[in-house]
Amino acid sequence: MTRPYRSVLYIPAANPRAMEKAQTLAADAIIFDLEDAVAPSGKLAARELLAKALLADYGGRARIVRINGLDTEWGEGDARAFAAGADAVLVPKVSCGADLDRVAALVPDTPLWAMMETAAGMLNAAEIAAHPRLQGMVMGTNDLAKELNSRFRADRLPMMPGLGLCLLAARAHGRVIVDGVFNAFKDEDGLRAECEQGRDMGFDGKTLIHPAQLAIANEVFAPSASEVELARRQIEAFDEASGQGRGVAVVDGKIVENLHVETARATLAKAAAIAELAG
Ligand SMILES: CC(C)(COP(=O)(O)OP(=O)(O)OC[C@H]1O[C@@H](n2cnc3c(N)ncnc32)[C@H](O)[C@@H]1OP(=O)(O)O)[C@@H](O)C(=O)NCCC(=O)NCCSC(=O)C[C@H](O)C(=O)O
Ligand SMILES: [Mg+2]
Repeated sequence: MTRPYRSVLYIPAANPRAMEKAQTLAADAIIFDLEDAVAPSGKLAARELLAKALLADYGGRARIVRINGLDTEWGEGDARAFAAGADAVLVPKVSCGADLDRVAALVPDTPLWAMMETAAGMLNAAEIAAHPRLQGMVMGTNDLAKELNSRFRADRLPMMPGLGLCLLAARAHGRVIVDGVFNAFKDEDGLRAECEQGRDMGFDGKTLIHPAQLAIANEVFAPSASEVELARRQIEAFDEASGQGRGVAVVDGKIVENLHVETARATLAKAAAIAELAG
């Protein structure tokens, strides 16, 4: 069963209090960040703190370590330090498949995730998604906006080409893909609207920067009670129609074909995976 990634919380690896707190937070996954959230003067200390923090029990939460880029003085040491001990290593600013090759050579056994946040990365999204070691993609909408010189808009129109290309690439290659962060962490309405947009587009979840954002992401990216109920009725109606030799059923005035049943089954599987994670 696929693990849910509704809420993916960044935690600066220089913040031991936040890393401890995360053991009980309702996050589906945690990104322990050694990159942008840690000042250059604190990079080595953060690496040591993180190595200790990862010995703790994070329950069913996926533990993803974002290393520094290999073009920095810390990247290779980070990759070697977390080649084991985490559920995935997240590589920042991936622009092509070769960027992943270099990390893969240092991290032979742990799945890789890619930050999708450069203009070149958008253009090479399919090549990146096809990388044999890749498990997931994370939109880095702050860096992307910086590279594009675009403005932050509530409708995220300037982001759409990049978001769409990465989604297409992830889906074509069966990878997990989570949306970028919503910076105004006290604006609940804004966060909900952006989560809804990301969910409608097809993202698996959203990256978050503050625990106060968890509940909204968990709610929006989970199948709702009415979606689960509809999925059950669609499967039931289609099974009944199939039993009578028909390939199409009708539920609530809408046709249900084989492909809709596949979506319905995926909805039920996702709801079950979420229930299992909640224990
Ligand atoms: C944004 C923050 C700096 C706010 O911090 P602060 O003012 O301390 O928040 P609070 O006082 O409201 O905190 C309340 C308690 O919650 C804990 N806390 C806060 N944030 C986190 C967290 N992310 N994970 C776990 N716990 C957290 C505090 O410790 C308080 O606990 P307690 O002591 O019990 O009261 C801060 O939230 C923060 O640093 N967030 C993460 C920022 C980050 O990681 N940024 C980098 C990733 S974003 C990015 O780079 C995206 C991408 O690359 C792109 O390009 O778009
Ligand atoms: Mg970034």
